Amino acid sequence: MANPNVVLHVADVHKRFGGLHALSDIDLQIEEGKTHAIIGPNGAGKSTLLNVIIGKLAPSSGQVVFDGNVLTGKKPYQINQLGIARVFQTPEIFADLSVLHNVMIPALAKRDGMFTLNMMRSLESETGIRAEAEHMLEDVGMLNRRGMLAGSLSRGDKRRMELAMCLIQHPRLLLLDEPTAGMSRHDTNTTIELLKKIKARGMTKVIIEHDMHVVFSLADKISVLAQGRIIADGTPDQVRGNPKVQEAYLGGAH
Ligand SMILES: Nc1ncnc2c1ncn2[C@@H]1O[C@H](COP(=O)(O)OP(=O)(O)OP(=O)(O)O)[C@@H](O)[C@H]1O
Repeated sequence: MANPNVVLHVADVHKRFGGLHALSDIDLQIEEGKTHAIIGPNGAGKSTLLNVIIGKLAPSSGQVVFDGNVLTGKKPYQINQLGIARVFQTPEIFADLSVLHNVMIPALAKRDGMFTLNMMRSLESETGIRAEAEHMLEDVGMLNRRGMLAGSLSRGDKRRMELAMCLIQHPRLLLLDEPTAGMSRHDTNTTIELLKKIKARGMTKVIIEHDMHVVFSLADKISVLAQGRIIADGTPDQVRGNPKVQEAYLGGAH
């Protein structure tokens, strides 16, 4: 019987690039309110899987269902409108706009259905969204940087700003692609605390991450990909103790 707590179901997904099977037989169920990590060695298929979920890549077969809606065949912005937001490995920001305006834009785009140039003109008059953006910046510890140009921020701050850009959309599902990539240990720990805070509010998250400290600090469930297949999934303890995983990925280090 279908699990009523499942909010995202990747059902029997395959993805081929020519002769390469980047994803095979992927069946993944993400439960509401949980943080689900996807780990695996380089080239395992993690980014491909994320791109299939967000509609950047079409699966060769299978489908993705979110909250009763079949996502497969929909455009990335339509999937975003259904309540899925994502934080990229390399933040996608407006470098020449202030931090505050960067955070306001996704809220305007969500409200108005798409991004338009008129939005740029109306940024100053949108006092409600401005107040909300300031609240989100406070949440991620960046209110004092609201007037800075986004392009001048450090890498860690760009990623925090991007998180605020996602949170202001109030997504039901947040996808994080290596949220701590390139961060110092201090910034990584700050980000872990921030993600724990978001989790406490019940937001469902899928996180792709290489840093095992991050994964084991945050995940309720872990799926391990290797050569395009899920070779193990379970709680962090189950995965940690799985000899197949140690062989394929962790190298016995944990
Ligand atoms: N657009 C593409 N065209 C052809 N092959 C691709 C394409 N995108 C990914 N691949 C291949 O698919 C496989 C899975 O790649 P993917 O980037 O999903 O792995 P990954 O687990 O995210 O790796 P990493 O941890 O290094 O980012 C790799 O062999 C990769 O070379």
